[in-house]
Amino acid sequence: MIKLEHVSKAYQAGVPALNDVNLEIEEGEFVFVVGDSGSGKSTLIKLLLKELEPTEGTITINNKDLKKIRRKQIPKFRRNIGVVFQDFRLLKDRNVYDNVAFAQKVVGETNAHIKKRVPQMLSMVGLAAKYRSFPKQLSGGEQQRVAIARALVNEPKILMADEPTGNLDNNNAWEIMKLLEEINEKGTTVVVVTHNLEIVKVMKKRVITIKKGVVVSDSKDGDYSEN
Ligand SMILES: Nc1ncnc2c1ncn2[C@@H]1O[C@H](COP(=O)(O)OP(=O)(O)OP(=O)(O)O)[C@@H](O)[C@H]1O
Repeated sequence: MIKLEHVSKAYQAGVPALNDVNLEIEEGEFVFVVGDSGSGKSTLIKLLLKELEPTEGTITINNKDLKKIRRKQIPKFRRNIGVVFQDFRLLKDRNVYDNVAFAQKVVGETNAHIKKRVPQMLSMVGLAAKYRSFPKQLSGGEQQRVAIARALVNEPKILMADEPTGNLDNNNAWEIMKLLEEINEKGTTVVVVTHNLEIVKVMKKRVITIKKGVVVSDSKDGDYSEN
């Protein structure tokens, strides 16, 4: 489903942020990506979203070579990938319902579909009762749930989360990770960049460790490279 072949990215000549990365993620997998600050994790996510172009190598998602996607086709390509970030990135002047509905409006869904779909998504993330609240009236964990509902409302095959628990306390972090696990169990491929090694250890999923732009370990069952 996601394949990187000899992928390198250098922002400046000679200093690769990613260096000859080879990876394959199958449909339905749950994968953690870990590594020190500056190791290249966010660069990897940006390459997968085609926000950046690799300096070398080939990235294939759903059998499509990202190099061959034209600028005009990028919005359609990104519909296949939901994304959540550490800082939630909700629209502050819109309520919970409208934040999720907005993602459907921009892709041209009908009002009838939106009215049916948004409450389903809010129930899935446990926020059905708060659909009228504004982001500032919600806890960090609740805001991240809204962001997850928004990321999934158009039914992408892949969900990418870049430090989704970075702004949350331990309880909320666990709840968000459990929610991501449930989403994965329903069939979505989930890729999570995180610093939270405690959670990574306990969840026993595949873990890809990046160090200075190089994949230094790729293991099952929650093992990661410490150095
Ligand atoms: N826009 C940019 N221009 C130049 N260098 C950059 C740019 N973005 C990232 N880098 C460099 O590329 C390397 C990898 O950065 P990246 O943000 O991918 O790391 P990260 O693993 O996501 O770090 P963190 O955990 O702190 O978010 C770092 O050395 C960083 O300084």
